[in-house]
Amino acid sequence: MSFFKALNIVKTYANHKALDDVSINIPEGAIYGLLGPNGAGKTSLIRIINQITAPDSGEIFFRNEHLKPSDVNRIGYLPEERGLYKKMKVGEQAVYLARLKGISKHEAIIRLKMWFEKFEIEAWWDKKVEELSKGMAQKVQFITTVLHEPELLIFDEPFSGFDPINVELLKREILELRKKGTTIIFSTHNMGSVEEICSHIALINKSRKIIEGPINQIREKYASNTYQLSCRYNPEFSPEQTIGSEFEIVSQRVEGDRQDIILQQNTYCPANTLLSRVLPQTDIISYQKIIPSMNDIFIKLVKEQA
Ligand SMILES: Nc1ncnc2c1ncn2[C@@H]1O[C@H](COP(=O)(O)OP(=O)(O)OP(=O)(O)O)[C@@H](O)[C@H]1O
Repeated sequence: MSFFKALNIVKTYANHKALDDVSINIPEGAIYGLLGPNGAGKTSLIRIINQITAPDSGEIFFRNEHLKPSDVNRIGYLPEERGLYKKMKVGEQAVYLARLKGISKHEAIIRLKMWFEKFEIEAWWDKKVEELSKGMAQKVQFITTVLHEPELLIFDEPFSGFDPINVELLKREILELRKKGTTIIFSTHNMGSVEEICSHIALINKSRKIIEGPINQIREKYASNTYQLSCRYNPEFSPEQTIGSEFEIVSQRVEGDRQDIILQQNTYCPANTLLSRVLPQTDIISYQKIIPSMNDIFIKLVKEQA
C-alpha cells in the first residue's frame, strides 16, 4: 500500500507556475528530504499537502485514499515561519495548541511535561513566550508539532536558528520519531543533514521535480568510476607503472607518510586485482569508490538546468 502520494500537482500564483505537474511518492517510515533551490516550489507543495492552499489540479492520496480535511490531525507541520502568541504563557499556549489537535487537557499536560523535560525547558513553563530566546521558542514549536503523534510530520528548515548542540538533540528526536514509525518530510538547504538523516529525497527545480528516490541509489547513480587509493608513502613505489592499463591517474598527493591517489577506472578491474599489484610495493591504507555528496549532485543538476 502506498503511504502518501501527490500526483500531477499544478499550482499557479498570478502568472507564475510554482508547481508544474509535480508528483511525489513517500514510502511509509521514510525521512523524505524535499530539496531545491530558493523559489523552486517546495513550500508551495508543503502548503498543499497541509491543505493550507489548494492545487489548481492534481490529486493527493494518504494511505490510498484522497486527502480530506480531517487528515490535518494525522499530519504535524512545523513551518519555516514560526508563530507563537507572544503575550501568552509558554505552557498555557502549548496546552492550547495541543487541544486544537484533539488532545485532552490532562493528557496534553502529561505529554508536554515529558517533552519540556527532555528539551530542558521545564523552567520556562510559566514564562511568557516573548521572554524565550529564538531557539527555545523553536523547541516549543517543535514539541507542539509532534505532540499529537501524527503519522506524517513535515519539518520546514527545522534546524535553522539552533546551535550545534540543539541541532544534534533535534536530529536525535527526529530519528527517534522515525523509529517509532512516523514518516517525515523534511525540507532544507542543508545537504549535510540530508545525507545524515534522509532515506529518500526529491529535488524540485524551477517548479518541476527532477529526481526522486532512495538517497543511496541516487548517490550511486551519479558516481563516476573514480576511486581513491590511499597508501603509506614509499618513494620507490611508482603508481604509474603499477596500477595497470585499466586506470588513469586523475591526481595524487603526498602528505607526511601518506599518499592519496585518485584513479579513474576506464575498464573494469576488480579491487583484488589492483590491490594485488600495489601490495608488494607499499602498505595500503584504503581503497574506495568516490560517491558524490548530495551537495555535489544538487549543484550539478541545478546548474545543468540553468
Ligand atoms: N502566495 C504567493 N503569491 C505569489 N507568489 C508566490 C506565493 N507563494 C509562493 N510564490 C512564488 O512561487 C514560487 C515558489 O515559491 P516557494 O515558496 O514554494 O519556493 P521554495 O522552494 O519553498 O523556496 P525557498 O527555498 O526560498 O523557501 C516563488 O517564485 C514564489 O515567489
